[in-house]
Amino acid sequence: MSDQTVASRNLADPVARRELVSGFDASPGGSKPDSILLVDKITRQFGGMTAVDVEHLEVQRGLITALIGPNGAGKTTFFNLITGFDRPTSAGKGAHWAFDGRTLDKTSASSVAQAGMVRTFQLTKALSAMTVIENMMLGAQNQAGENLFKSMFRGSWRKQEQEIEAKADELLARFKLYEKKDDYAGSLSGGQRKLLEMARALMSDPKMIMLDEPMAGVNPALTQSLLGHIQGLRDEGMTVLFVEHDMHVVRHISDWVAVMAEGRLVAEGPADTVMSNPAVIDAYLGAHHDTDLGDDALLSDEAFEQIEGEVEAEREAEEEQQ
Ligand SMILES: Nc1ncnc2c1ncn2[C@@H]1O[C@H](COP(=O)(O)OP(=O)(O)OP(=O)(O)O)[C@@H](O)[C@H]1O
Repeated sequence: MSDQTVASRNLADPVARRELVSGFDASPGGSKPDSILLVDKITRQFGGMTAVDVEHLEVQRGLITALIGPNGAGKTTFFNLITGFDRPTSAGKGAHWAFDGRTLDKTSASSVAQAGMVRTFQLTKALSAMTVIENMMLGAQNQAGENLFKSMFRGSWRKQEQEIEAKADELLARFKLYEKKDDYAGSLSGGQRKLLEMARALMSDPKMIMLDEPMAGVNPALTQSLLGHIQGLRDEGMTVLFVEHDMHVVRHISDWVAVMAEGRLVAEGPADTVMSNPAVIDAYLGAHHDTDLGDDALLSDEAFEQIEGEVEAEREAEEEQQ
């Protein structure tokens, strides 16, 4: 499949997306027809412990890719490494990664953002003490960068600030936060915070948005709206890479899923295929037994029989006591 063919597909169409991913190489680290992110040989050790050891990973442009894995698998560390917030132990020893054709090996976090790869951040104490609009204006810093500095000298600072604020207003309206513009970010609900984190990241016009647990702490009423926003970004042509623990969410919105366990990439594929992959089930069950992989079909007949047996035994024990 040529890049041209990939580029001409309308990825807002689910049928076109399914057709596209059906042609992907589903082995861990498999190549993609139009990779926006390419990662090679990234390792990160903390003391003697290897937190990340990713040999190769490609992320397809224009799709929603989920990065999943049990607790401690290295997902957040991996996000930190590729966005320049941490440095690989393998830096200078084979580590290489590139975004949209631009090598990022020695790039600072702000340059990574300027290249178009932007991650969301949870609201820190300091950001919570700022208003919603102030948070948005901060999000624009990456975009303006040097230009903002230059414009201050050219005297066009005020005009640029007005443009940025107009953009912030537009995004706040889109995310239904406009009424909250002058409220402290700390006063927002869990779901509204997630919306603000996303809106702030969009201030810098990213090509790829990276979301770390976008659904954590979101009440059911806002879940649907958040999912809709994430899908909407993809439908407009943005690439989305997200880390999420809720497997129902992963199944619902991901076009492609990459799985990490013990620092390594262990599986890739469409959600349904990946979550029935024995290596993935083993990785989760090995880490914690109570994980809901989002599919009741994974419960085997034996498992059902065992549960039924336990319930029956409990009932009998209760009856005996009476
Ligand atoms: N700064 C650090 N110092 C020492 N060890 C660390 C540090 N950061 C992460 N680790 C360790 O690296 C491993 C990977 O952690 P990481 O947070 O990346 O995993 P994760 O997949 O994001 O987990 P979770 O899903 O629980 O957030 C863990 O064993 C963690 O304890």
